[in-house]
Amino acid sequence: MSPTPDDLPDDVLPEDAPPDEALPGQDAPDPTADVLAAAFGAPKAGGAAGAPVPTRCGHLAIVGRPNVGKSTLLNALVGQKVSITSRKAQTTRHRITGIRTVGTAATGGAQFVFVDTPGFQTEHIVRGTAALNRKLNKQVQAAVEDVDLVLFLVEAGRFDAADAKVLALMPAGTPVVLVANKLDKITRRQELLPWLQGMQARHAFAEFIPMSATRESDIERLLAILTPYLPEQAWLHEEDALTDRSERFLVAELIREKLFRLTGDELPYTSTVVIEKFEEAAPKADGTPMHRIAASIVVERDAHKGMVIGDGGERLKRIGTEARVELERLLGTKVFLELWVQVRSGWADDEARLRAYGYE
Ligand SMILES: Nc1nc2c(ncn2[C@@H]2O[C@H](COP(=O)(O)OP(=O)(O)OP(=O)(O)O)[C@@H](O)[C@H]2O)c(=O)[nH]1
Repeated sequence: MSPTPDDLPDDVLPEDAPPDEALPGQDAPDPTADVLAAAFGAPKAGGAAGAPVPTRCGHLAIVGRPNVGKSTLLNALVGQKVSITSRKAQTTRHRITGIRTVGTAATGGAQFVFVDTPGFQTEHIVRGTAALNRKLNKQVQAAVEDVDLVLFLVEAGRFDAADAKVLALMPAGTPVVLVANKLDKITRRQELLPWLQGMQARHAFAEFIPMSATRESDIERLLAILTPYLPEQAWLHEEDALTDRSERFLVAELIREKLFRLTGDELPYTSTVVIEKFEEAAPKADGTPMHRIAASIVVERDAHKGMVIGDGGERLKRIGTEARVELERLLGTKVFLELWVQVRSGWADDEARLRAYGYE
């Protein structure tokens, strides 16, 4: 489908933006209504009344260079945090599956199984992290070869060498949807149209979707557009499932998110979190359920340990407090959290240690 001005949601653009030149397809009726009707059970013309409506279910990979907003998009699509985010590039290090189910099996709903991937690493190769980078890039490649549809994320109005390297990985035969994210950063519609048309020359994209992962209405629009690409088949997961990752894994990721957010750029990205203990404890006296969690923050050098601990232990305390609040929300229990900091030089270039720390 060619990009047209209609691909740009009106309500995020300045009202005084002059109308763009008419383009083919501009006068076509808004396809969203048809897409929704087709996906959510409107009887097909000529179909027998009361005939069962098939359910749809499929796998979708979310790929793009570091920091384009893949995890933000996944969390918004799922409606819960299943992938951590931060301003630091390469926050995501594992394949994360997030599940969103729309409608019900009885009325022919759709189940989206999203695979978030680490940002494909083409630059900032830090010495001593070669094995980690190899693993991250292999995960991206494996993800795109194994799905029904790929969401290729870029920042609206931008396309650089790092984006091009990810685009080059797209397998032939799998539809690829261009998601131009962070549309809220674009102030004028005219700037985007030539860019969208330029993107058309780069790949035979199945759809062009300028949007902001941070806007709820854009998320619903995206789901409606994607639905017809899901194969007609039974759902693979329970209707209320959100992820296939374990609670233990999500706990480690949430602590890592706080670590990255509260240390900023000063802490190299070669730091990780290892869960040492994760157990349900006896409920508190008032019957409130409780988890006991102990985790180690693993860093490369003594100097990094100092950064994590902070003056008088202040920073580690904050990481612990912020993590505990989110963990209590995730687990629905009280949480007793112990955090330690360990120095393990060279872990990010040590295959055995990477496996021990959960990097597949
Ligand atoms: N303005 C704006 N910012 C966004 C949007 N989506 C994501 N962001 C921000 O972009 C930054 C990176 O987002 P992430 O979701 O961590 O990006 P990622 O692509 O998963 O990053 P990696 O883990 O490095 O691969 C965060 O600060 C987000 O808040 C958007 O639609 N608009």
